[in-house]
Amino acid sequence: MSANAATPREHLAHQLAEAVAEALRTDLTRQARALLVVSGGSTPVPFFAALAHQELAWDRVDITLADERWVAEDATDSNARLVREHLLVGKAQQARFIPLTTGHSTPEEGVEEVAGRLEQLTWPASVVILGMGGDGHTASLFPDSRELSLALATDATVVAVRTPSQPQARITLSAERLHHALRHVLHISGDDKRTVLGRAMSGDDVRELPIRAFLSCPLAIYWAP
Ligand SMILES: O=C1O[C@H](COP(=O)(O)O)[C@@H](O)[C@H](O)[C@H]1O
Repeated sequence: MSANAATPREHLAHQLAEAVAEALRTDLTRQARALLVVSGGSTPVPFFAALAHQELAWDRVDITLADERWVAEDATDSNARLVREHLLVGKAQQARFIPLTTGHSTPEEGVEEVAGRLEQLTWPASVVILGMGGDGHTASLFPDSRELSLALATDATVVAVRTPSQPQARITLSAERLHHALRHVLHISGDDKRTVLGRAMSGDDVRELPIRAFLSCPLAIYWAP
């Protein structure tokens, strides 16, 4: 591989960016606005960078998150900050971003306001892009979240979650709301996550590996080593 050649993860990120951009373009031919739901964490960074430079009517695109830590928007672990720094740049800076946090001190106090914001958007979303952790969580549907059963079953748009394995309180789109999309993508990398996904595919206990709630969406899997 030459010094300038893309890594497999960068190559995958470009393929995903092209597919998502094409999906948005298609939906924008028949509707005034289109909604893109993205995940946070480290995996999406090269995808955001590639998507930000795609040619499309970004001024008619709304972008929100699958989940968020209840932290200030400028905190280093804020998913909103990640989106602002890596996706809302280049051509994509014309998109409208809808964050999942408010000025309230807890997500329980903020859920109603966030739900109100999200209800204004164009559902079904054009694309929901999920990530996955090594524990099989997706969005903030963690195996040890106290509110996991609620988040899997409720028809509410968002749920405040407290998770013993995680340092911060979080807010997550509910499983039902995450299902409300025309296309679903799982974007992951590394052998460890491939192994977790294999386990998820060979069982059915959603509480053990919450990603199982989305395996039959259908789900397009974008994986690189
Ligand atoms: O906590 C989170 O983790 C997952 C996976 O993140 P990654 O760093 O392993 O890519 C992510 O999908 C989710 O949005 C985020 O809040």
